[in-house]
Amino acid sequence: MRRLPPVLIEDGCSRELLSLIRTILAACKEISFRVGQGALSGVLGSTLDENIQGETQKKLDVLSNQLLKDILLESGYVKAIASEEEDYTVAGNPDADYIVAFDPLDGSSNTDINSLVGTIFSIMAAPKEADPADPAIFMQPGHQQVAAGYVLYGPCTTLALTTGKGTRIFTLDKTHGSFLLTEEFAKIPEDTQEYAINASNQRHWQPAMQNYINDLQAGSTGPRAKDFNMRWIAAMVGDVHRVLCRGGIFTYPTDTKNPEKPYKLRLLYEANPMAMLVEQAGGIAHTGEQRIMDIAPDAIHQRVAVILGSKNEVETCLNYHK
Ligand SMILES: O=P(O)(O)OC[C@H]1O[C@](O)(COP(=O)(O)O)[C@@H](O)[C@@H]1O
Ligand SMILES: [Mg+2]
Ligand SMILES: [Mg+2]
Repeated sequence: MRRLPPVLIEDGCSRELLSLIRTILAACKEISFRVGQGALSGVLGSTLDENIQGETQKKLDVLSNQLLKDILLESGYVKAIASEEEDYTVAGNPDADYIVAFDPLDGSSNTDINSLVGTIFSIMAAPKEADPADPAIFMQPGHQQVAAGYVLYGPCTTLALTTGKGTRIFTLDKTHGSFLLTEEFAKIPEDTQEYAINASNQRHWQPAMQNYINDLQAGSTGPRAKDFNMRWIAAMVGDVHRVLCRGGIFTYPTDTKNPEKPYKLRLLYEANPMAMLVEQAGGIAHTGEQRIMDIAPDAIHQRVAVILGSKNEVETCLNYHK
């Protein structure tokens, strides 16, 4: 099985970008180990702190964030970082060519129940003369990402990664700590009979999403004339991995549950990197109004609606929104 570096070089990845990606993965290997130790490593449970988004931080959120932040800033490969667990961006090496936005631990509500969690990252070019402390350097649309990926900490540790030449899947060989290529190119089937949404929010959705989901649930007795199955892992990294592996539609739509927060998922370090991975695997990633990677960000922790997955099924869902 082929190791990550030669595969990325083959995909035209520069030595520097490869070094940056390997730096991120070094931290993810440590997170994988800590997650795997569970209660034995004292990392379960919550802290008493909240992040800027008003979410109580899990100990693993804080630990994963610290591991990634330290290794990236010490590496000298980043001009600045943005993280779900950092209220503001953090300046790095002013001469570096890249900036990284990351969700150090996705699926935090799963940490204490031994369920799927992951790390999501988005790499963009750093504007040359810009001040590393200026958060505006992160206000780039997703189609400007130079690389995106996630590491899923499950029964095995898997990496989905793209540098714009297709989406590759690697598995961590824990015997010697290397990521080995296990899926040459992920290809999302265009059609599916599997959907993922948090159905407990149904009464808060817009009518278009209500109608779309009602017709899925009506199955072969309804206008879709086929049965659909539902899955919800409550970790975007897990639900998107399933979509990359066997297709499906994953959505966290806008809702009226909390008028101040009509969206759940964050653009810079959840929606954009997942959108690049999905599009590079032949799928679609949309908000219901526009392609996710065309959005011009205006805030570090900005949230958006997400509808992504199998091309024909997402298009059908979007037709309900027209
Ligand atoms: O609690 P809900 O409504 O099921 O939301 C689950 C969603 O929230 C998230 O856990 C948010 O991400 P974080 O865990 O990184 O905050 C997503 O991974 C997941 O898709
Ligand atoms: Mg997340
Ligand atoms: Mg998180």
